[in-house]
Amino acid sequence: MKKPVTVTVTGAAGNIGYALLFRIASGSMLGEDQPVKLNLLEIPQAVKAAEGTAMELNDAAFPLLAGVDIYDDATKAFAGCNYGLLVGARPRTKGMERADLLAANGGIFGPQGKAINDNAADDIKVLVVGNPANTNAFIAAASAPDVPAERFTAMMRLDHNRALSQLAQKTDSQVTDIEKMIVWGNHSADQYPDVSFATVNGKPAVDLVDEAWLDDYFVPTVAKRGAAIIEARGASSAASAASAAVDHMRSWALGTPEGDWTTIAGPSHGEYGVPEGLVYGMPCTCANGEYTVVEGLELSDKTQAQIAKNAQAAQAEIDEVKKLGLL
Ligand SMILES: NC(=O)C1=CN([C@@H]2O[C@H](COP(=O)(O)OP(=O)(O)OC[C@H]3O[C@@H](n4cnc5c(N)ncnc54)[C@H](O)[C@@H]3O)[C@@H](O)[C@H]2O)C=CC1
Ligand SMILES: O=C([O-])CC(=O)C(=O)O
Repeated sequence: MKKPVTVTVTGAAGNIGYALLFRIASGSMLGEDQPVKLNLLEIPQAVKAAEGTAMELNDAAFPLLAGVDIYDDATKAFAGCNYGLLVGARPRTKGMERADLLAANGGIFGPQGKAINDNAADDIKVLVVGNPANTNAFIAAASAPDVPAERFTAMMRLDHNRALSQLAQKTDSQVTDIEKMIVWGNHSADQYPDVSFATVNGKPAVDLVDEAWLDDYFVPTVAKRGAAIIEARGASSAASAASAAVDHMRSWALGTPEGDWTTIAGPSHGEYGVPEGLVYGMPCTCANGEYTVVEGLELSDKTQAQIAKNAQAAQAEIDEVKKLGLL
């Protein structure tokens, strides 16, 4: 058996937390030979609810669960942390755009970034789920100067999974038949799900679906799915978001399959014209605990224009954060 690793989950008493913690403890995220110690971080008012979740985690008698601790202090919750899942933040409600959450949530991620900087393990990997996720990851990274910025990622995997599901339904195939999906950008309504390089059972996806379906149905359905879930459920996506968080960390820690890639938002190094530093979804392969952007793809003029537009919007969120004094 391997030595336990420490996984810190913020917002542990929330909806995503409730769906996420049991998957991590079961071994879905880091593999069935990797014991985990869970650190749950909550605000003081929600510590009691987190205690209830911890009781249930213990009651599930997971063979891989090496312990559960609850904190209301980020400094302690991130001590020795190897994997940080930053979920704790307010979700949007009907009619709000994700950028509307900036003022409410931006202030959470600076102090947590600092707590990670000062207390986490040297190999810390961070996934920001709390919205607006890309900007919050940028804030956390900026507050952790001693941690390589690449270790701060934001979740585009839910968008990636939504895109796989839509294409699989349209082509009457399974999500496992699809390779090389991409969702460029910011986790916002102007993200760009892109099937230009995707294959379905080895055939180019662009030969199987027409452009009108892509432009008029696929792209807006994936990009606006969060709002559609809020409309239908009366609450924002929780179980699918938790599942995507598990997938994101699993790919990063354990690798992507040969010939396939996934979407991870990490700080840009200027790839595909995206301004350096922006936390931006790009196609990535993962191996040996590292993720690498797939470079050198020949992008169409349309894709390049979508990336430029979306990057501008992501940059505007950063500028807003600066105006709010959060950076
Ligand atoms: N990136 C993505 O793809 C997705 C992101 N989200 C976002 O995830 C976040 C969480 O969503 P839910 O779990 O549904 O919300 P929720 O309201 O059910 O739970 C949030 C929890 O975070 C806690 N919290 C608030 N501030 C905190 C802090 N400073 N430290 C620790 N915990 C704190 C709250 O007490 C609450 O228990 C929201 O911002 C939501 O918009 C949701 C779905 C997908
Ligand atoms: O839309 C929201 O507010 C929640 C979310 O990020 C998503 O479901 O993609």
